[in-house]
Formats: sequence, C-alpha cells, structure tokens
Amino acid sequence: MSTPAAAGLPEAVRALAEADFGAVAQRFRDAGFVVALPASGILTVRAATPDADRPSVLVSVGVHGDETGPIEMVAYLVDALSRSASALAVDLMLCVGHIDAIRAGKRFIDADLNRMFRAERGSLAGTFEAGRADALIEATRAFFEGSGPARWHLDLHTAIRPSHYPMFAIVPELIADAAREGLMGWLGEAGIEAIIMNPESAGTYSYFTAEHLGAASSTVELGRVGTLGQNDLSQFAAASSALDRLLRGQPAQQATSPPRVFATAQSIIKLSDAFTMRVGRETWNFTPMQKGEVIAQDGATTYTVQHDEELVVFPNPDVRVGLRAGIMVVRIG
Ligand SMILES: O=C(O)CCC(=O)N[C@@H](CCC(=O)O)C(=O)O
Ligand SMILES: [Zn+2]
Repeated sequence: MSTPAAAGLPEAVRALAEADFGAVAQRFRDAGFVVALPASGILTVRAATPDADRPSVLVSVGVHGDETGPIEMVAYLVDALSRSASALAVDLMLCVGHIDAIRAGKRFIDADLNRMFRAERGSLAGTFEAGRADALIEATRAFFEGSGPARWHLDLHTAIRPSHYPMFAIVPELIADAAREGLMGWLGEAGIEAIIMNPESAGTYSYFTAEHLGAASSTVELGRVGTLGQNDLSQFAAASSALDRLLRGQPAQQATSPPRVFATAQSIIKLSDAFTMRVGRETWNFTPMQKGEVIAQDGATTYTVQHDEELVVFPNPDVRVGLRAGIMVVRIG
C-alpha cells in the first residue's frame, strides 16, 4: 500500500522505496530468469542455468532510511535494465535494507541496522532492527553460498554531513588482492574520490559480506542525505553508469582520476555516556587534525591525533555506547 511519503513520486522510485518489486520481477521472469523474493525488501534474479563463471552482485540501498539518493539512482537503473532484461549478465540480489525507516524518513527506528551484522550485538540485540538484520543475513548467505567466486556487494549510502570528498567508499582490508583491485577499479569508474581501507568490523553489512561470504564489498557514500524524490540525480551519473556497466557485464572503464586512498589510523569508540567529542557535529568529513589535538574524551580515556595529520570521518557523539563515533584516517595513496 502506498504511504503518504510515496505520494507524487515517479513510479520506479515509489516501487523501490516501498520494495514493490512486482513489475520489475515480472519483466525478468518473462526474460527467462529465476526470480525470487526471499524476504521483504529482497529480490533475487538468477540465470536459469547455474553458471559458476557468472558473477553474483548484491546491491543494497536504504540500510539507513534517510539515505535516499541511492534509492532513486538504483530505482531508475533497475527499472531500465528490466526493460531490456536479457542484458543482465550477473546473478543479482537487490536489497532495500530498512523499509520501515525509509517510510518514516529516518536513519533508523530504534538502533542502527548497520551495526548488527555480527554475532555479538550487545545492547543492540533486543532492538527493532535486530530481526531485520537476521533476515538480511539469512537471505544474503543463501544468495552467495553456492555461487561462483566472483562476488560483489555494493552497499550504497549517503553521508550525514558535508565532505571534502563528497563521493567516498569504505573497503574492508581483508578482501583478497585480485578482488580488491577489481573493486577499487570499479569505485574509480563510479566517480569515487576517496577510499578508506577498514581493518576491523564495526558490524556493517559490507564488512559482513566480505568477511563471511568472500565478497568484494564496499560501503559507498554517494553525497549527502536528502528527501526521497528531491535528490539531484546528476551527481550520481558516474556511479549509475558504472553500476549499469557491471550488471550488463560490459568492459570496465578507466577512472578519469583514480581515488585517493586512506588507511584507518584509529576508530573512535564511545565507551560511556561521559563521551564528548572536541570536533563539532557539523565538522566536514576528511577535515584534517594535527598531531596531539584532542579528538574525544571519555572518562579517563583521551583520544588524540597520533600521526602528524589525521582526517576525521563520520564524527558523531550521538551514537550508542559501544559503537563507533568516528574514524581517523591517514592518506596512503
Ligand atoms: O555520515 C555518517 O556519519 C554516516 C554515514 C553512514 O551511514 N556510513 C556508514 C559507513 C559504514 C562503514 O563503515 O562501512 C555507517 O556509518 O554505517
Ligand atoms: Zn548510511
């Protein structure tokens, strides 16, 4: 049923935002694909004849309900692809992460879904989002297990605050070299300006698929949060054509300028309710800080800049205790 928020939206956007896959699913079915809806918000489209050489690609959007730009971008892309369905050259899983939060226009209802993709959930265990995370994990395992070795997961987000690099990505370090090279090439082609190498799980969806399901995964930040139906789609031109190219199995394009690469210097974890951050909530992502500057204080723990310069990303003192309140990065490439 259509929600008030969906009123007046173009049909393709309304359908994806409400995870109404009916028309798209039918077009792929008509073209001979095996189509399934393993859980609410999830569509899988597989070749009728299993083929270990065929890549498997998971595209997720709306894991945070107010990050609407990628929903619009993917809505148009998948709608168009389904109209020439036989061009699909991969096994595809399309996932609308948090339908309730999208409907509410909020990042989450109770707690951050993108911290629940791990066995140990602590205080997040009893939250509204925990059951949704379980459903996503089960469907994602089923999709990748038994598929060939070429596995991709692009988890499309947008950032809360402005960024010196509006298009950036977080890539788990543990992805095997060859797959990581392909992924980073794709990110460049998609117009990503900066890549952060992440050495540890914060419970995110993309780290989960990389660590447990062998996918070349990335959280991709495409601009900033916005209202569904009002995003400037021109900013997604490169990302959209790179994704379209990937799904159609067309040759990779060279990035016009390769992304800068950053290592994670330290993760800032909120240890208690005494946590305070010295950087303001509106601090832009990738704002530089100098050696010795205090980043945050938490009781007896003081987080300070360790390298000559570290850049702050995702500073957010409002997260729950136990969760990441920011990342400090250093440029390595
Ligand atoms: O802008 C922000 O503070 C958050 C934007 C966002 O949702 N980012 C992801 C990054 C996930 C990762 O580290 O791979 C998140 O915080 O969940
Ligand atoms: Zn997000």
